[in-house]
Formats: sequence, structure tokens, C-alpha cells
Amino acid sequence: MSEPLHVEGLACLRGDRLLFEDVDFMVAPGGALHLEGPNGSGKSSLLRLLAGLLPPFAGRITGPERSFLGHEVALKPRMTLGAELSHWARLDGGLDRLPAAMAAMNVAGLAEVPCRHLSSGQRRRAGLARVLTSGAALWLLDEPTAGLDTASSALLAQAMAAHRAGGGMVVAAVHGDIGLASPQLLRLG
Ligand SMILES: Nc1ncnc2c1ncn2[C@@H]1O[C@H](COP(=O)(O)OP(=O)(O)OP(=O)(O)O)[C@@H](O)[C@H]1O
Repeated sequence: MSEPLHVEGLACLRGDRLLFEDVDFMVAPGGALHLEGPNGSGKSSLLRLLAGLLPPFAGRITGPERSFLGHEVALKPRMTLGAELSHWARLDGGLDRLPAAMAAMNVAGLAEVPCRHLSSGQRRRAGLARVLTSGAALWLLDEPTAGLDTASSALLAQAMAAHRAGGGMVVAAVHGDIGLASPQLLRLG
């Protein structure tokens, strides 16, 4: 069982603007948190703090290994999707998890396609496959259903449920329902 995510007294400064302060929450193994709030309220910034991509202005974050999927999915344009995902899986020590992750996000049939030819929804599914492959207990997802069709959103919902059933956690910035059962809510702004 992984350790919980603990956030205490978190504050975020971007430019000269204090986006939020005194943010406290805990997500237990198997739990999920919806980050809600209007555009510009700091949801993406909070995810980036949790991912260690931005330093906190104040506060403390402790928790397990994390895997972050932002708005943009970075894929090398000339590489095939299979080669690209294998590269990341090797770095994450998750090559054995890759086939199941590609099947779960329905990208196995795209393995030979150069990444520059992927549609935006296919790119997002590829990014989610990378998160599944990582083996990280905590998934940090920024509007993960943006650009996904109904069937793909359902696959993501299944993947998140399976992850949580195994003691994993999900923190997601959302503008609506993404199929997470009984999430905690944190509203910014
Ligand atoms: N590098 C930066 N320097 C200064 N300000 C920034 C920087 N990046 C983002 N901001 C500002 O921080 C604020 C919060 O942005 P953020 O992307 O975290 O919001 P959000 O809640 O995720 O918005 P959205 O719902 O539109 O995705 C915005 O006002 C944005 O302009």
C-alpha cells in the first residue's frame, strides 16, 4: 500500500500574483481529488507544484511517486508511438506494463504510426498510456478528458477505477465529470 498524499499550508506565486495560499488536503490510498475552479484560478499550477515542476511559495507536500499529464502531450514527431512509449517505459522501469497500458487506452493499434500523424485525442490517449505505464501511485491529470470521445473517456474512467482499487490515487483538474467515483472536491478561486 502506498503512502498518502499530504499537502499543508501550500501557497503558489506566479509572476507577482499569489494564486492561492493556505491550501491543505490529504488523499489516502485509493482516493481521488477533483480540483475545480474558474479559468486562471490555479488548478494547473497546483498540479505542477504536486508534480515538482514548480517550487511552492510556502507549504509542504509529501507523498508517493507521481506521474503528471499536462495539457500538452510531449511526443517526438518523427518517432512511432510504439518507439516513443517504449522509450519512456524503459526510463520509468515499466516496459512490462506497457502492453497492458497501451491496450487499456486503446493505442496498441497505433504503435507503428509516427507521432506527428496522431490526432489530439490519440495524443491524449498516448499520454494517459504513459501515466499507466509509469507505475506511479499518484496520477496528476490536467483535464484528462479534454478532446477524448465518449468511448475513450470510458476507458480512462475504467483505468482510474482499477488504479484506485489497487491503492493508487488520482488528483485531477476538471471542468466537469471525468468518471471518478466519489472524489473529494477542492475549489480554487
Ligand atoms: N509562467 C507564468 N508566469 C506568470 N503567471 C503565470 C504563469 N503561468 C500561468 N500564470 C498565471 O497563473 C494563473 C493560473 O493559471 P493556471 O493555468 O494554473 O490556471 P487554471 O485554473 O489551470 O486555468 P484553466 O482552467 O484555464 O486551465 C493565470 O492567471 C495565469 O496567467
